[in-house]
Amino acid sequence: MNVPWLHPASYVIPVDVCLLLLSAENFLFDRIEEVAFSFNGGKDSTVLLHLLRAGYFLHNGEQSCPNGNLTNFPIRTIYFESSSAFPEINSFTYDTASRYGLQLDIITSDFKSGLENLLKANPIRAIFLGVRIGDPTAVGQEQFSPSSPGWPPFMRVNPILDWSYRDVWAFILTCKVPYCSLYDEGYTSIGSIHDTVPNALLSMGDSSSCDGKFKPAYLLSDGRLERAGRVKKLLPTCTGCNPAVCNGPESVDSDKNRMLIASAIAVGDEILSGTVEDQMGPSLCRKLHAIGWSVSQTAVVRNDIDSVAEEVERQKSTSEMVFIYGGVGPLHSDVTLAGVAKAFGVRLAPDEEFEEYLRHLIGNHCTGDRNEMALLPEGITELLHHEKLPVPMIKCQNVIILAATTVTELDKEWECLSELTRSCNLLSIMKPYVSKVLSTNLSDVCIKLPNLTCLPVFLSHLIRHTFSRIEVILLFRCHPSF
Ligand SMILES: Cc1cc2nc3c(=O)[nH]c(=O)nc-3n(C[C@H](O)[C@H](O)[C@H](O)COP(=O)(O)O)c2cc1C
Ligand SMILES: Nc1ncnc2c1ncn2[C@@H]1O[C@H](COP(=O)(O)OP(=O)(O)OP(=O)(O)O)[C@@H](O)[C@H]1O
Ligand SMILES: [Mg+2]
Repeated sequence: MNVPWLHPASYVIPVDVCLLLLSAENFLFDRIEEVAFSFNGGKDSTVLLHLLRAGYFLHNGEQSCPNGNLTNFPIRTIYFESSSAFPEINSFTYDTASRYGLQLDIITSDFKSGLENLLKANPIRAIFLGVRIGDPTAVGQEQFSPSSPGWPPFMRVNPILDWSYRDVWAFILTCKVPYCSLYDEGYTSIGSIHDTVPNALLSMGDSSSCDGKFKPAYLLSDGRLERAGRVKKLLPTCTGCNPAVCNGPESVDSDKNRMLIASAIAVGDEILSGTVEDQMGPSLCRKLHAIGWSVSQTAVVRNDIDSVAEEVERQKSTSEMVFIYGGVGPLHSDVTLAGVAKAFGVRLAPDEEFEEYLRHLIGNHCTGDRNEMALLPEGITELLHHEKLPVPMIKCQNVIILAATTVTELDKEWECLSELTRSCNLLSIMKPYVSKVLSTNLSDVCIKLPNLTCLPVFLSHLIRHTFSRIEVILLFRCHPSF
């Protein structure tokens, strides 16, 4: 199947990519030092390599490629090489570089600092990537997307963003271009050796087993399952973070007297500009406090996918439960769900059940084939139904997305959530607490620590000083012995 060399004029270039290449042609090939191509030996970047070769050939015609033999590729090509890459990917990348005359820049640092150094040393303004719409990293991207805030400034160019899995394989097979051998062994999307196995859907034996023989990647019939061979990354031995979060809800039970930690994220440029005051945050904190949770942090972030994703990523690993509100709705600026998806490294995908609820609510008034509000983070979403709510609440692992925009709506959602916690096992970590508040008018000095030393040490952490009065707040699990 693999041929060592192929004339670039014989590639079949889809019309949309032709248009994109032509619109970028002057910039692309006349100011070529300002452009780079990010190549990692994967199938998507392999497709892009051949599209760029073909574009260069079309631009230059036969003159610069005697006999149609294009042996040097003029675009700086960057490869982030990592010790956890598959050896087959590494050797394919190197072989491809020598076969097509790529000027390969090998970067061994992480993506961000590698790109910072690259951009300091070179006048690069645009980087071509083989990102496609189903990739988790594609969330929020378009064909031309500036790099994210906090990243060095460059334009990400994604010519095959709209290609399907099937399109990719149709191109590779029709044009007979060489591809990495792992795809013939059942790998359908390739990450690192730690997080990628052959796709079980291509197994020729027992489908639950990863041993044995697999069919080639191009035989996967449902491209949506392209990433089924991407297994969860194993968590490194965790020292700094919350053990309850690392070990799952069971460990909460083994630590009954520990306060559970929640955090809240408000999404909204209008809060940050001071036009609107966030009243939901304080109300949510009071509600959590009343059921015995400790709120470790509240944050307000911009309506921007990366800002939401960064905050969710941070808080989901340090809190048992994260509540996020704002930025949920039909507007272009409503990006909370996309941010949550990005934080979990999954894509947004249509959720038929949720779509059905929305259809009941708004009828068929949405434009386009699908209701975009029914796109939810794939594989991690649970819908929390309650008869008093017109649409279910959305829970993505330990992140609850609240649709409320006012305190009254929040009260209602909270009431439903509390009722659900009683009946629904999934929310068992939100078990109710009994909260007892003892007040005294004694001064600070009278009540000082000697009187309290008989109480368990943890109680002393819960003493709240308020002016001349001390409130001792005792928090117990459901069956306190008091
Ligand atoms: C050339 C290049 C540019 C990137 N630019 C961004 C960026 O602007 N923002 C961002 O969040 N990640 C950026 N990334 C990181 C990717 O989104 C993603 O984390 C990386 O490709 C690993 O994907 P994987 O985990 O699916 O293998 C960039 C990566 C590369 C190679
Ligand atoms: N280590 C890397 N070095 C250079 N570019 C990279 C690297 N990892 C990812 N990229 C860029 O990001 C794009 C998307 O990566 P992704 O893993 O989704 O696609 P792929 O590797 O080309 O194909 P596959 O989905 O089969 O793994 C790549 O096409 C490439 O442009
Ligand atoms: Mg890959």
